[in-house]
Parts: sequence; C-alpha cells; structure tokens
Amino acid sequence: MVGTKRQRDIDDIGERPGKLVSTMYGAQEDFNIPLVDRPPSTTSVATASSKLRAPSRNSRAPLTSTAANGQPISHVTTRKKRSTSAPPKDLRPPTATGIIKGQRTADVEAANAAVSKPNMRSRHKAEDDDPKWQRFEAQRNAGTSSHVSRTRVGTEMQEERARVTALQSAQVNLETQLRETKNQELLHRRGLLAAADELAETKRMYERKVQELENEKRVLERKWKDALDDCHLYQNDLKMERENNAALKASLAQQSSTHLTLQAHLDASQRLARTLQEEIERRLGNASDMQIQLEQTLKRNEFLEAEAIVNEQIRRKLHNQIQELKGNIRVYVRVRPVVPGEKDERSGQAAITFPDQRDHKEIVLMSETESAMGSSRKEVVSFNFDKVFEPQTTQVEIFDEVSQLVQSVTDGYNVTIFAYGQTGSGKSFTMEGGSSGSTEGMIPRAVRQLFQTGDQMRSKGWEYTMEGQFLEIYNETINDLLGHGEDLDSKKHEIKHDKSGRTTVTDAVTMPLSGPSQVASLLARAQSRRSVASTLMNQRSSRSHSVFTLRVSGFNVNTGETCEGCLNLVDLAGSERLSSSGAANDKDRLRETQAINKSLSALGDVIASLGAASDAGSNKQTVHIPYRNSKLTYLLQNSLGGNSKTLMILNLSPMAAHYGESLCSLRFAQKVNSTTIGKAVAKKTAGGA
Ligand SMILES: Nc1ncnc2c1ncn2[C@@H]1O[C@H](COP(=O)(O)OP(=O)(O)OP(=O)(O)O)[C@@H](O)[C@H]1O
Repeated sequence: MVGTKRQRDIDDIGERPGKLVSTMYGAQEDFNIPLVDRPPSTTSVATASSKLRAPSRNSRAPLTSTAANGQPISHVTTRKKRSTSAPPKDLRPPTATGIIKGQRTADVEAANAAVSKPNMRSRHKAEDDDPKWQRFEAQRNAGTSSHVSRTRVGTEMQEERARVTALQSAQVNLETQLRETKNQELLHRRGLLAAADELAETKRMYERKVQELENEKRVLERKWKDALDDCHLYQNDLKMERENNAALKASLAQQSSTHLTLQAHLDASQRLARTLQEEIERRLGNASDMQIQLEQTLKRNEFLEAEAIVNEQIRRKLHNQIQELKGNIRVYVRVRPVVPGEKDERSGQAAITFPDQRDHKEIVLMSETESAMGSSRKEVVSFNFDKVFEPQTTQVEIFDEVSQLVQSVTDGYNVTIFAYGQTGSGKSFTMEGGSSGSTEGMIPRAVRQLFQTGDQMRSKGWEYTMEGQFLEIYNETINDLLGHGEDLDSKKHEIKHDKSGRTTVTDAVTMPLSGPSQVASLLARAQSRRSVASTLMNQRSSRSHSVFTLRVSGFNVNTGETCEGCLNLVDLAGSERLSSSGAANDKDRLRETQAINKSLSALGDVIASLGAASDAGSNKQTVHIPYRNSKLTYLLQNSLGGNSKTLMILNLSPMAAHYGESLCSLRFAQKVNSTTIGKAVAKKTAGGA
C-alpha cells in the first residue's frame, strides 16, 4: 500500500505539473531577488513590463499597431475590450503565494517568453507589445532619421540587448535552479515518502505499542483487580486481626488482672510456705523427741497387747465362770403378743402378770374356775425363771440376753438353745423371725454376731471358719433341709459321734459360711423344704423339730491356740397335748403328735438324768443318760451335758384358750430350770499342743 501510494505520488508529479509549478513559484519568489543580477533600476520582469506599459497607460493618445495583414490595430480598442471583463492583470493585487496560479503563471511565462531566444515568435510579440519598442518603431517609422537619433537608438538597442542577454542568463540560471529545485523537491518528496513510510511505520509501531499498552493495561487491570481482591481480603484479614487484636487485648487485660490475683495468691502462698517451712522446721525439731516417745509408746503397746491377751483370757474365764455360776441349763420364758387373728376370740386373753419388774424373773398365771357347787375358785400360779419376757419385748432385747451365750461358742463351748412351747406360741418367730431387719430372729442374729466376733478376734490373732447344717426330725426321721433331693425323706441319715466329741450326720449337707448374708438364703432353702402340716391349732404348724447347727473352728496365729465350738438352735415341734391338738381322730396327726411327745419326753428325761448325774458328783458315771431314746436327744448328745451350755426359751401364748397348755409348758420348764447339769467344759487346746 505504501509503495503504491508512493508511486501514485510520483506519478502525480509527472501528471500534474501545475502542482509542481505552484510549488516552484513559491520557491521562485524566494529565489528571484538573489538569483537575478539586475541594476537597481530594474527590480523584476514584472516591474520592467509594467514600466514598459506605463507610458501607454498614462498616455491619452491612442496606440496603434500593425496587424499581420498590415492594418493598424488600435490598442485602445483592445484595452477597452479587456477593461470590460476584468481589471488589467497588472492592476490586480498581488497574491502572497502561487495559489492564483493562472495569472501568476501567465506573467512568468510572458516574461520567460520575452527573454527566451529559441522562442522568437514570442520575443517578437514581446517586442511588439513593448511601448519602448513601439515608440522606437514609431520614431523609425516617422522617419526621424537624424544621426543623433540613430546613435541613441543604437545605444538603447545595445542596452536592451544586453539586458536581454542578462535576462536570458538569468533565465538559464533560473532554469538551472528550477531543475535543482525539482531535484530537491524530488528529494524532499522522497524524504516525505520516507517520512510517510517512517510515519506509517511509526504509526504501526505506535498501534503495536498501543496494543501492547492495551494488553499491558488489561494485565494491569487484572492485576489491579487481583490486587483489589487481595486488598479486600487483606482488609477482611485486617479486620479480623483487629478483632483478634481487640479480643487478645481484652484477654490480656483479663490475664493481667488474673496474673495480679495469682501474684497476690502466690505471695500469700509464699508467705504461707515460709510459715509452714518454719512450722516444719519447728516440728522437725520436735520429731526426734516424738520419735523417742513413739518408740517408748510402741514398747508400751507391745506390753499392753501382751497384757490384753492375758486379760482377754482372764475375761473369757471369768465370763464362763459367771455362765457356770448361772447354771449350765437356763430357762427363759417369752410370752408373745396377741396376733391380729386372735383379737376377736371370745375367751380373750389369759390373766398373765409379771410382778418382778426389776429383774424380770417371775411370771404369774391366774385362773378362776367355778366348782360344782357354784362357788368360784381362784388359782394363782407363780413361776420363776432366769428371765421372763413380756409380750412387748423386741427381738433385739431377746438376743441381747443370749448374745453372751452365743459368744462363748468362739471360746470353744457347745451351746444349745431350744425354743419350746405349744403350736403357735412363737417358737419359729423367736428362732428365725420375720423378714424385716427388726423382726430378725435368733439364728440370723447369732450368725452375724459370730462373724463380728471373728472379725474382732482377728486383731488378737484368731482366725475362724464356720459351717452350717440344717436338719429336721419328723416322726423320728432325720431330714436334711439343705439337701438336694426333692423328697425330704428319700435319704436315710445316721447320727455318729466320734471320740473327740464331734457329732456328724451321714449324707447331710454342711455349708461353709463366709458371711452372714449367706444365712438368709440358707434359711429360705430350709423353710421351703420343711415339712409343714396343718392342724386344728395352727394352719401351718410345724410338726417337726428343726436343728440349725453352726460349727465354729478357731486358730490363734499368735498363740497357736485352737478351739472348736458348736451352736445348736433348735425349734421344737409343738408341745400340745393330744386332746388339744385335735389329732386324736387323724391317724397321721396322731402319729406325729405321739412322735413329738415322745421326743420331748425323752428330752425331759435326758435333762433330768443329767441333773441326777450332776447331783451324783463323782459317781455320775453310774447314772445312765437316755440320749438314744429319741433322735433329737441323740443328735444333741454332745451339746447336752456337762461340757455344754443349754438355754431353753419357753414360748407362751397370751390367750386364755391356751391357758392349760401354757400351764403345762411352764411346769415342764420349771422342772428343767431346777436341774443342774454340771459344769460346762470348753473344747480348747493350748498353743503348741
Ligand atoms: N413376739 C412376737 N411378736 C409378734 N408376733 C409374734 C410373736 N411371736 C409369734 N408371733 C406370731 O404368732 C404366730 C405364731 O408364731 P410361730 O409360727 O412362731 O409359732 P410356732 O410356735 O413356731 O408354731 P409352730 O409350732 O406351729 O411352728 C405367727 O404369726 C407369728 O408371727
């Protein structure tokens, strides 16, 4: 495109000389004055022409010239024609440049034509038009042929020729300058084209630059946007940091206050530590004194412990002596309260009183009977026992009275406690008790006490093991209440006594006891297997004897002593007579009652024989003790006699309806109570024996 344009410009130069000429005129005006070497009178061709024309313009005389056909031509006419259309060219105001090309170009061409030799026609025409020439011609034509005139004309001719020559020379110079100017213009053109190329290149470069700058701008805008985003992020971060900073400042303030508080605490603690340190030092100072005192105390403790063991042995000895002084068989009487089902009984309560309110040893029964004659007869019967418990006596109070007896088992004594009385008098309640803690009977309380005593004696070196057995004697048959068979009577059990005085029952379960809690399940198991038959006296009366045996073995790790004791808690079957039991008409009940009475009678006989043997003193060997008369007495052979302690608790009903039975029971108990069955002997071995 550039090349094409350039070529077009070059072509324009050739095709449009006017344009080049106009440019040249601009240059010619500049070159006119220095290039033309003229005398001061003639400044320019145009001036010369105008000077030549001036006489004709100023002259009022008409000028004529000869036309080609020889006819004179009036110049006035010609001038008039010209003046009608436009002012003469020499009267037009000069233009600053060659913009009014036609007029200026015509003037120059006319001047050029006037001085150009080759163009003779134009020269002659110029000479014809010159007023001087015309005057000269006119003068010549007028025939003024004086010699002076000829000389002057010749001179003028020479001058004119010289002037023409000068003009021609100037023209040559001008043409030369014109060519040079053209060349220079061409050079300038080329320079311009090169400059245009350069400009185009510069423009392209500029556009490239602009494009690059645009790209750069876009990149920068993108960067700016990223930077703006970053700025927002930084602002957010800054905001968060400021918030954090504020929180940290708050925390710092809090920490500072906490620090101050802690510092205060620390100071206080340090003061306390110093005080404690002083106290420790003070106490350490006393430590050696205390150490000496401690050693003395330890020695004294050893001495006291040895003394305590001796004292314990003395205590036990005295305790058992007291028990022996009380007699090896004792009888307590307990009257139960009226139970809910008895309150509406017509006969009401029996007249039972307890006159001895200090020692609680006496019970008095009163009755009033009418004789056949209609007179009433009052009967007052008084009995004395080791203890008499009124109906309101609690289970705890009852056990308090027997606890020392139970305790002696851990000293190696055999102890047997019987619950005796008619059916429904409260034997089972006394022995086993109710389900609640306050109504617990003698068996659970005795077991718990023995375990507690075992724990206490451990500090004195005693270690105890315990095992339990629960048997039933029904119709003179032994049943194992802890056995596994469904039928109680399925196994035949035999009683055996070895030479060491230990009694065993074949195939009977002996349960080791590690704690009192086991006793509850043991009693429940026995209760479920116990033989119960209904009678007229008690719907669930027990028609058998139950014997709970707790065997206690002890070993003193300090002294090497051993001991073995046995606690028998016997719930006897109802002691009522045949007539009262209503069993006379029932063969089975009759057999039960006969078996019960026989065994109870055998028990009475054994106790009586033991009393007799005791009375016999050293001759007691001759007295026969009928243990074998019943399974019960044979089972308890080693627990009834001189080496054991026996307690019989007589249970009585408070109801008047049972008055007769109560009286019989009291008489039986009194007989037992009056019996002395000798001195109890503990089964004990000395240490190292
Ligand atoms: N001290 C007492 N306090 C309150 N209730 C008692 C007391 N003694 C006995 N009883 C109640 O009297 C009723 C009969 O008592 P228990 O069954 O102990 O008589 P038992 O002599 O054992 O009769 P059995 O010879 O038929 O076994 C029971 O309901 C028992 O709860």
